[in-house]
Amino acid sequence: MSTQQAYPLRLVNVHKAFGPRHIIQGIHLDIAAGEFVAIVGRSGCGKSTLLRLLAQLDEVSEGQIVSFEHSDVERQAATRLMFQDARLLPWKSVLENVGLGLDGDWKPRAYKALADVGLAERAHDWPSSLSGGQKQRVALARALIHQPKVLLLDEPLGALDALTRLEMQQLITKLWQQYGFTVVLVTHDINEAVLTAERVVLIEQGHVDLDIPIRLPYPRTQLTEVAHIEQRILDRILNLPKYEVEYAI
Ligand SMILES: Nc1ncnc2c1ncn2[C@@H]1O[C@H](COP(=O)(O)OP(=O)(O)OP(=O)(O)O)[C@@H](O)[C@H]1O
Repeated sequence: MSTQQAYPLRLVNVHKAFGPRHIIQGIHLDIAAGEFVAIVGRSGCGKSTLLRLLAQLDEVSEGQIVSFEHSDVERQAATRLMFQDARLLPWKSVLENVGLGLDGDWKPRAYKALADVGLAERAHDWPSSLSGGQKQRVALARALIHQPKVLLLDEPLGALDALTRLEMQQLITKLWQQYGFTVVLVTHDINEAVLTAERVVLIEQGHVDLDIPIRLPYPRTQLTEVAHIEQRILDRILNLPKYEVEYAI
């Protein structure tokens, strides 16, 4: 699998309404080629909606999403999505799930994708024999085999236990560094956002409320810096800027 050239995405005054409900209300966001961006925010703030717009599964109500080097069709082909649920076909082997929909000599590529996620030895097993974390690795391999330029992750680790989650976070950042694709990760977990992303974007009331670069080396662990950034984002979500708390005392 060769390193793919990533490409940038630009959201220009993007709005999304469902009937009278205006969920996304004028988002401006530039995502650079090869960047790892995490989107966080309260439940229901529109994170998944934003990801669906990026994936072209839904249309913007106003504004536009521009990708500089590709048509909509090419952009769709270069983009892969991963969800909380691995969505594997139970009647197909792990290898067949990875190569789903591919023609020709796909098997060597499927083995390579499985090796990339550390599951080569499970190629001929059934999905039902895998743990939740292993199923998510297969879902990741199923995305990687297409050599995506953009990987959109909608809370993919939400159902995993803490240790498996940490391992998956490290695997995703390792593969991102290795292949250079762009990652947009939607997560409830601010710690996960700060541990993985180069930039954390907080959505509040349909807008970008905070957009902060995380300039920490990888692999990241529970460093004091991580805790500080996490606290800053949480304070913002809870509308508790430090000075207000201090004045209140
Ligand atoms: N197809 C739809 N039709 C109507 N309303 C929708 C539709 N999709 C999403 N919504 C609404 O838009 C709002 C934002 O939903 P979305 O799933 O994007 O939020 P989220 O931030 O990802 O939430 P969570 O963190 O709980 O997953 C919610 O109130 C939801 O009910």
